Amino acid sequence: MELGLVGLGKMGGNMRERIRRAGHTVLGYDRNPDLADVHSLEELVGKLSGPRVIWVMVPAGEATQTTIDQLAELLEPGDVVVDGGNSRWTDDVKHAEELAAKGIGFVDCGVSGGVWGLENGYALMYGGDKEQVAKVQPVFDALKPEGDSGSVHAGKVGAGHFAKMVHNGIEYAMMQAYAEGWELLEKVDSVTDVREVFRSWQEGTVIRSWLLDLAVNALDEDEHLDELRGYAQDSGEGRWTVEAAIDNAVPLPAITASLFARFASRQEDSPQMKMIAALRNQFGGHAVEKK
Ligand SMILES: NC(=O)c1ccc[n+]([C@@H]2O[C@H](COP(=O)([O-])OP(=O)(O)OC[C@H]3O[C@@H](n4cnc5c(N)ncnc54)[C@H](O)[C@@H]3O)[C@@H](O)[C@H]2O)c1
Ligand SMILES: O=C(O)[C@H](O)[C@@H](O)[C@H](O)[C@H](O)COP(=O)(O)O
Repeated sequence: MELGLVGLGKMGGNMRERIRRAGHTVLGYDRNPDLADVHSLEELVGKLSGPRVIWVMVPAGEATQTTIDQLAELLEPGDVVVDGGNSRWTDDVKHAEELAAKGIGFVDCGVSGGVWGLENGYALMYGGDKEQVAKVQPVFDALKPEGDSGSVHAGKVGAGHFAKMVHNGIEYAMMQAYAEGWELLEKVDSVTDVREVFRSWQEGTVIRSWLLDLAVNALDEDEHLDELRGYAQDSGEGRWTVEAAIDNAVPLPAITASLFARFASRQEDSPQMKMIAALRNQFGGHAVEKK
């Protein structure tokens, strides 16, 4: 089949390659002309025969919104748009309604696998009507990992990104747990080779996982992570998971703590710990450290 792919960065570029390897035709557009097969969205839409399938793989938020707005003007009834970026699931309903007003279908798809997806395949969680999903199925089949699992029609529009959001919340908490265990092992004198402890855990243990494998890769590159600053960004999924937990009154202590740990990582000094130090000093005369 033919696919139009918008956004050819770390994800879209490799996805184009994987879909082509499966024998499909992919035309890619990116605002960076060095990456693109065509020079504009208009050209992309014009070169595809209908019913068209257009996969959007650009940053969530404004870039995705602008692209969907433009596609709503360019596409025809019967075409379908897939949003494969890490969009907030609440945006999906809005995008589906905007496109449905023009007779254009919409499928939201959470994609996992990062830069390893070209070789390993991409895990896919999608939401939307069966009729729209069916139009995209050959692309899902090309992208997904080999084997029976790794892709799911999670439910109606928004369900794909909701599932991906929860996946990323779990990702935050798992990474935090490995990171805390690593710091404690590094702290004590009795453990002399932390990297080898991590490596040994890759086989036979209850906590073996791909994230653990990646931790071992990172320690092989930089045994004590001396080259890195302890600073971690977040791109939204963790926050949305915590917001959804609040909306549904579901307790998520581990995921919430792992999100807040990232916020703490961005502070040179802790304003709240200054207050705690000041209060301990006020009520108990406990010593404080001054700048
Ligand atoms: N990197 C990952 O591990 C990963 C995994 C799953 C999902 N995602 C999601 O996939 C999407 C893409 O991520 P990425 O890592 O490839 O980002 P990236 O920054 O590497 O690539 C984004 C590409 O989109 C292009 N672009 C931006 N705005 C555009 C526009 N209006 N029109 C056309 N092209 C535009 C940029 O030029 C760039 O090439 C994001 O929504 C991201 O959250 C990323
Ligand atoms: O499953 C995946 O492939 C990752 O989760 C992927 O989606 C990406 O690396 C996150 O966007 C990072 O998210 P943070 O920037 O919030 O850590």
